[in-house]
Amino acid sequence: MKIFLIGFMGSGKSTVAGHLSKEINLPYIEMDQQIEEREGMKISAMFEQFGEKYFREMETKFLETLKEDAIISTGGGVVVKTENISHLKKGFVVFLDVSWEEICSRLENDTDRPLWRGEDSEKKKRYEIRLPLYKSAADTIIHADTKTPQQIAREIAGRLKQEHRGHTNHKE
Ligand SMILES: Nc1ncnc2c1ncn2[C@@H]1O[C@H](COP(=O)(O)OP(=O)(O)O)[C@@H](O)[C@H]1O
Ligand SMILES: O=C(O)C1=C[C@@H](OP(=O)(O)O)[C@@H](O)[C@H](O)C1
Ligand SMILES: [Mg+2]
Repeated sequence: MKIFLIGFMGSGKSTVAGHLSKEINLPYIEMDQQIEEREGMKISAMFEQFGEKYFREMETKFLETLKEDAIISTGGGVVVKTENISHLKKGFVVFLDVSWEEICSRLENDTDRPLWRGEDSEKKKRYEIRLPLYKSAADTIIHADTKTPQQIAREIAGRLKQEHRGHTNHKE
């Protein structure tokens, strides 16, 4: 089974993935890290040298070649390319829905993320454009503003159990 964690930068995908891995005893994969290892460079360098379009192609390549059953902590822009959605839908897609205010508070001092630079208005516009994309791709939505990573992991585990019961009941 593949479980994809989606959501905006700072929504907690990378953090929650490790907790969820322990909760349901399934390995987790950090998509950004896999791309950095395969390309032999940091994401910020990729953006600088080759631009966002190249990075988006690397995201699609990762999804196309992903074989393992795992929890996948995706990058916040994975929903930007429509063709990626069909790959996500092969798994169970969990949207970590975090408010703009909470994202800003968490990323206040962030300098790593290339797309977290520039004007606040531009960042907020990107957030607003992507919100419906996350919602339509999601099999389940976790309202994650005021919960700890552990609480979120437990909530996702509960949703997965419900989902599994649903399928099992359906077969019966
Ligand atoms: N549930 C949470 N509550 C508060 N802070 C969180 C939570 N989850 C993650 N964070 C913090 O938010 C920042 C971004 O988390 P990260 O897991 O890198 O998000 P993403 O992978 O979605 O960009 C980190 O500083 C992390 O410690
Ligand atoms: O939102 C985005 O477009 C991006 C989010 C980042 O991952 P996180 O969401 O884990 O920060 C990373 O993939 C890259 O900087 C682009
Ligand atoms: Mg991350």
